[in-house]
Amino acid sequence: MSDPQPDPQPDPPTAPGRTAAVIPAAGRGVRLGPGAPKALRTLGGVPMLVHAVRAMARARAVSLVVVVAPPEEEAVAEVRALCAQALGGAGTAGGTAPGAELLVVPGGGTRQESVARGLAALPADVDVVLVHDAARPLVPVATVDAVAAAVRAGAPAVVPALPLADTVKQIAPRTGAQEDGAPEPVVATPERALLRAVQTPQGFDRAVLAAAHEKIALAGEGATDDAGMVERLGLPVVLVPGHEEAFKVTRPLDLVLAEAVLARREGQL
Ligand SMILES: Nc1ccn([C@@H]2O[C@H](COP(=O)(O)OP(=O)(O)OP(=O)(O)O)[C@@H](O)[C@H]2O)c(=O)n1
Ligand SMILES: C[C@](O)(CO)[C@H](O)COP(=O)(O)O
Repeated sequence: MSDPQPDPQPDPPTAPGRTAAVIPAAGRGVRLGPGAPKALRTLGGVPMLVHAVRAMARARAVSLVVVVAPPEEEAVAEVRALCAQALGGAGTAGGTAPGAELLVVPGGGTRQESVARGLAALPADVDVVLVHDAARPLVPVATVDAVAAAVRAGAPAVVPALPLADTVKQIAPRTGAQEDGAPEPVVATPERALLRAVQTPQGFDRAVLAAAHEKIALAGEGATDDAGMVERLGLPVVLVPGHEEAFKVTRPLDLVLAEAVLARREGQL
């Protein structure tokens, strides 16, 4: 009689991959007014991008930061030097950041293209991706960790979000004849309690985000956020609580607020 065959062994558990943060930082900052590319403008004497890189690198989960720089050769070199110094913790305001690996790649003409270039640079062992605007320099580390943890817990796409302070009106699409500043007809008032304002970092299972960027063609100025692209594939997106300090620096008044938040953090207010 032959020996009984041993039960087939289950596959050994595969080690989880790494979490990377992709930081699109190639925007011009037109709404902020004339000056350097927005990511290189300073807050508390430190470029906005450096604050954003540190916030990502301080998160427990993040071991790789991919910065998508303004595409000009000099800008890529400047961004690489600034970020390398920030990750080495070289004594600039805001303290040191733990070492995370750094990659810097040139960006594209829209946010969608810039994020796609960041994704294309990711090494094979990354399985969770956080996409974070350089223009949200003051995001608390706890928000970054919460987003990463929700993806690790199984959600394919996770977005930090806050309820709205203002009521929102929907207007009719603009006609060519409409002049700037002319009264705009209102067509609806969506129920505010059912609306959320979304922030970054948005967290994704890498394969899901890659599929969204492969399948959603660039149209016009491109998608305004990555989670919206995932929704268009019919895949689930969930929200977790965002944070007031994760606001986007878009207009000049946002810079005033950001300086005040930073000063309060540093005990000056
Ligand atoms: N071609 C682009 C456009 C935007 N972004 C990045 O996407 C984030 C969100 O964009 P936004 O705040 O709108 O920045 P800008 O495009 O720079 O702003 P504006 O529209 O006022 O020019 C920013 O970190 C910005 O650097 C990017 O990487 N590449
Ligand atoms: C991704 C984003 O920050 C979520 O609020 C936002 O959509 C970026 O949009 P922008 O047009 O680049 O400001």
